[in-house]
Amino acid sequence: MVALQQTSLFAAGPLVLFEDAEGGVRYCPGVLPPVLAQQWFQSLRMDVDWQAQRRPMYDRVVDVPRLVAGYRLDDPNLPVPLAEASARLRAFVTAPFNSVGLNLYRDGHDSVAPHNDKLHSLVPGQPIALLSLGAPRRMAIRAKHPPRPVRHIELEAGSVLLMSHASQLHYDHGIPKSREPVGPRISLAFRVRPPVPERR
Ligand SMILES: O=C(O)CCC(=O)C(=O)O
Ligand SMILES: [Fe+2]
Repeated sequence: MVALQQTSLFAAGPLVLFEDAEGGVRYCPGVLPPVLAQQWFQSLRMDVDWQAQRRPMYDRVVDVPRLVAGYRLDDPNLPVPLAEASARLRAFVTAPFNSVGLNLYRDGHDSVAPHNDKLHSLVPGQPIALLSLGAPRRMAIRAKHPPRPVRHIELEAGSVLLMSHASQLHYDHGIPKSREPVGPRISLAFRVRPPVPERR
């Protein structure tokens, strides 16, 4: 079970959405002060080289409905807010995060379909931490097995959603499109990737 450090901003403790032997899925609001979350949002929105991707789906190629970017945390060109975010996170969650994936949801048309994160690119036993910046968006987390219970959680700026490695086997997560007008949101997905084998 991954240990959380208690901070004064985070006095309420996490909201446990689903349980398992590795910490399950936990929502931790208020990990970042709102002013910092706002500064990082603005800086990342402007400075990151956001990519529009296309992806095969059945017999078509479709636009990925959000912009994305990614860094290894040892990248010498890591944007400053990402270095600061990973330092903050390390003080909060005991895990050797080495990569960060970024998502920019420009408005309510942007989304991520229900999925689990790819297990082959994650180190077993290590969590995924989703740090939210900008406008809140609602995430749906649904069990893969009948009766498929679902929980919805509003991911607020400055919050961290922790998902255990094991939870990726048993639950899907996604951000549905929103019919209500919503502002832009950035999520930072911190992960522990396995080492890339050296080429000889
Ligand atoms: O934006 C989020 O909070 C979720 C992102 C996500 O699930 C992913 O990048 O794999
Ligand atoms: Fe994901």
